Amino acid sequence: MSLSKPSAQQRISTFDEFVRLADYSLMDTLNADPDATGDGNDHRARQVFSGHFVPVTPTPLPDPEYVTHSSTFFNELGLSDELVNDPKFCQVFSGDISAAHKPMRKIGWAVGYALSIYGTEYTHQCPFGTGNGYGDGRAISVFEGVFKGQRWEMQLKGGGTTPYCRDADGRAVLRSSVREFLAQEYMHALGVPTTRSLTLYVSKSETVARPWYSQDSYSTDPDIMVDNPVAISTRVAPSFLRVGQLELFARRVRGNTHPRALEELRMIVSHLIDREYQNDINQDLVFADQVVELAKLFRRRLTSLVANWQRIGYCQGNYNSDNCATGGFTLDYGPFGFCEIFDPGFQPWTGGGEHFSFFNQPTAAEANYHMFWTAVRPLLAKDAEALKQLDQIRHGFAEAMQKQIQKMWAAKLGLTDYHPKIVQGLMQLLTKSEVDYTIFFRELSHVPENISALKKSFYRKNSQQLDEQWQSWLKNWHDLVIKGGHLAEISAKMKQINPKYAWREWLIVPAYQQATRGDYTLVRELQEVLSSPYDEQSQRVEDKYYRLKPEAFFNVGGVSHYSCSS
Ligand SMILES: Nc1ncnc2c1ncn2[C@@H]1O[C@H](COP(=O)(O)OP(=O)(O)OP(=O)(O)O)[C@@H](O)[C@H]1O
Ligand SMILES: [Mg+2]
Repeated sequence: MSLSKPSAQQRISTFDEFVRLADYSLMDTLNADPDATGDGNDHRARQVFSGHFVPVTPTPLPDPEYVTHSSTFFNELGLSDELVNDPKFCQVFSGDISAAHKPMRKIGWAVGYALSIYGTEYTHQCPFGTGNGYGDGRAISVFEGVFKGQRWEMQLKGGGTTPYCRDADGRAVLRSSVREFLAQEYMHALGVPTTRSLTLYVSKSETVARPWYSQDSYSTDPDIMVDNPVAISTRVAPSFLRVGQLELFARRVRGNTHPRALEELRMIVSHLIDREYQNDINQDLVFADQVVELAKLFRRRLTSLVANWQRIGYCQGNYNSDNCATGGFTLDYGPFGFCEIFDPGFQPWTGGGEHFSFFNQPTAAEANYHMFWTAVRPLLAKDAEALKQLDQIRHGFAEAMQKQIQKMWAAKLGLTDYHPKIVQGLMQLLTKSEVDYTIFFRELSHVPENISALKKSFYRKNSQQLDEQWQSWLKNWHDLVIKGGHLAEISAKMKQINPKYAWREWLIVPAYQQATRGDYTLVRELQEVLSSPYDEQSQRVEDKYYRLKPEAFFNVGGVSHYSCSS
């Protein structure tokens, strides 16, 4: 019997059809850790000295239960929703890949990476103090394949321990998995590049304890240990290559730790170009020139990404180099949050500090870009001209970032050009008043002439003086907008840039709490609402979701801030 690949029109509805799309570029072109057991049963924390990946199998969830999948993303991949009814599909994506069959493999992989925080290299996070134990501790890729001409990697998060687990349990709890699952698809719906969500399963019998907050606690740090069911969410991306990963190989070159170090660095960078920049970089160019192109394109993607984050109120929270995807998309929804009351210093993660706060993300991104630049430099050591170009690209980061931010502000305000006075004036007023970031810009998208139209976005009544300042700013802005063309068109455009529906943590909390009790209604409702954030949606949805944060949730642990994200 010949196993032909399903045609473009056909939707894949069985696991047997699904596996036929398997195509393993990473495992087939990069180096496996020579010390790995090879059978995938390599689950204990240990040092990894060389190679690009460790073959490892996930640890299945006991008594798995289906929570949800992303219908939107299934559709993009050409998968039918029926696929989730196939027991073998459920088995694999809840962590038991023994059901895999050719051409899919019964083995997955985890990768090592290095860590830099805000441009400073760290090794002490690794239990061995060497950096050789740091990498995917609970993320295991299990599939790589080509769907409708596009290559995707599928990775289980919370799929059990790997050699990089640093003696932790390799698990993710349902709470963080629901958040990551919903956030990825919300980000995509907002038009912001991101890892995607495929499926979410929970165990009906295994729980792990994590530090968390008691009900209505105002504590900064968690004040109790809470048992939460373990879950596996599968996230999907063209690759999961991180800046920290390039750094790991570059550090090995610098330390001359083994004879293949420079070659392994070259291989991983070449693999990155292939996985993330194939359509943009001509791979017939000499390698040094490809690296220069890569630096240019990554800078463009990264600066645009961070401008988008500011546009929609997102704070990554922990923008280390190991959470910075070299494909230029959002990765690792752990300590993230979305700003409700506008605050440039917004940072929901208590461990994150000011340097990773909302408006400091351009600088944090530059620090990550700096580490990327440092990591690829050794590859150009013999090509002075290419090196010079690479250095110029690095030095142009701040200017490129600023341009993207200005472009974003102009678009957010419905203007054709950036007007520094308008934006600065607005920033001052937003900071002086207490304004809901999403509601404000959505109401502004109606292009009102009077400040009263914006009142529903204010948390407090303004003084008369402040109202007058607002009115004067609004008039100046309005005068500029009308110069730009047809108001109805400008308003429609602004509504495609300023979402109506925000991620409001106090509306997410009940969903994961309910899910913990086995009821997934709210999770699915949120999936629905957050999949069309720019649409008006029904009155019922508007009444429930287009609202200021209630007073009762201010400063509450687990809602307004959190210190544990796993
Ligand atoms: N429960 C756990 N067991 C094993 N390793 C863990 C666990 N929690 C976190 N880690 C590892 O600790 C490191 C830092 O954690 P962080 O919260 O940034 O990552 P994460 O959310 O697990 O991963 P990712 O960046 O893959 O989304 C990561 O390398 C991660 O794999
Ligand atoms: Mg991480």
